[in-house]
Amino acid sequence: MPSPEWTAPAADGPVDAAVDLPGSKSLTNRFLVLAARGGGVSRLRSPLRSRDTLLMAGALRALGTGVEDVDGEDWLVTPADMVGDVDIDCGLAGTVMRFVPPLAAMARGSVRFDGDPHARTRPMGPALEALRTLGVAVDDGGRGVLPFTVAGVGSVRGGEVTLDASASSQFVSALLLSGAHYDEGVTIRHRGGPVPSQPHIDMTVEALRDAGADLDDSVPDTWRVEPGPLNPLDVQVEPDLSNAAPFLAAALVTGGRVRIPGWPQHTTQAGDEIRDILDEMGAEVRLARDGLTVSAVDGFSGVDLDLHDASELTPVIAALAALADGPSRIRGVAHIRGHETDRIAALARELGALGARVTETEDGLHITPRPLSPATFHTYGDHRMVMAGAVLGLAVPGLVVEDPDTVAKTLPTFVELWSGLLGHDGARERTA
Ligand SMILES: O=C(O)C1=C[C@@H](OP(=O)(O)O)[C@@H](O)[C@H](O)C1
Ligand SMILES: C=C(OP(=O)(O)O)C(=O)O
Repeated sequence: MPSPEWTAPAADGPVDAAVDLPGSKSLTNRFLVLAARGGGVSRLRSPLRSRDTLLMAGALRALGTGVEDVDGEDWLVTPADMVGDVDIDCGLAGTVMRFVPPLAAMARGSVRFDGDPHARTRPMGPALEALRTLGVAVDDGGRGVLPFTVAGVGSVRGGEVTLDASASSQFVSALLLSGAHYDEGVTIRHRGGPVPSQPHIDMTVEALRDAGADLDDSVPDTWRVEPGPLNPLDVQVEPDLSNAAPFLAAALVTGGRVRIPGWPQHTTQAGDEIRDILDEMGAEVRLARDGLTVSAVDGFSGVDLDLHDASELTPVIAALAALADGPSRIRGVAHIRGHETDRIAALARELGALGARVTETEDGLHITPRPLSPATFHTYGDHRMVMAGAVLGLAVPGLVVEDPDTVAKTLPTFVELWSGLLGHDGARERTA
């Protein structure tokens, strides 16, 4: 059921706020998967609790892993032998539909995967074919998408596999996260167009090495994980830097200043690229011990950006581009047509409906700002479209964001945080 519409609040002056953001989806879901097969009980400190991470925790629990709330904030994860004859709901989470099958392949019995209607269109084929090559029986009815069944026999042979990961870096991350538990480990070779979202693969590699894995990524497009046990984790989850993007964008749109406490000095999160992007648009960007502060200087310019590595940022950057002082070009993100929705088409349609001049290219968007008028901003079950709509609403009074609760995929408290940023009461602005 779609949630009520939300009239996104327009800014009545420059914002000046600090926003405490919950943990990273990508880190939380990697830590959960690693902890499920670690050599003892793991503690995840301040993990993200959102639809995608609760679905991941639910998937692990279904497979027999203990995931327990402790001290109101943390998760204790207790590994156990994986059980089969279970159903896994992937929702619309790429991390669940890609990371869990290689893990579930070690269960004893069938593990059935399905998800939201749109999840059944997200690319899975190369990931399922790779599992077959590594010795796992997978029944997808020949479709290469959800729903499918993995027939676990308690262990996986592993070995060498060549796959095309140009549709999603998650195909590589998924095999790496479970590969150390396969009899022969795993060697993955990518053949095809460039793999997107390299920072997300770096995140997988770093998380695995921190857990004690012996991993070689020294040859381009090739990764090798040796078989061996992984250590239990005790990890603090960083704030989600991609979810910081709309809040930082608000500083530019309103001519104000926004600080995100806890911004890591070192991170593998792709969202860290927002610092360079906003700097290029003309913002003052300062990373210090008290966090990241972005301040508007004097308007903000359009940009020519290749977002292949940080494609999660596209919807918010496209929204900013529609409000910038000049035209922008976003390139290198053909694969986001396979994200929560076809993001290139959705952004072209919705920005165009507000009055921006937008050309959709095969791998991105050309956006020329023009005066915008309020309309309903459709969100297609995509959390980042809600965030983009909120950024636009700052400058377009009366803009209505459809189905704002879809933002719960990664940030259930978005509307409240947004209202806090503007000094408003979130509940007041909802319409039934
Ligand atoms: O591994 C991950 O946590 C992710 C990898 C990226 O996927 P793609 O490579 O499919 O873009 C990213 O866009 C997604 O939001 C999260
Ligand atoms: C592409 C995204 O998510 P997923 O992990 O479902 O691929 C995203 O969060 O922007």
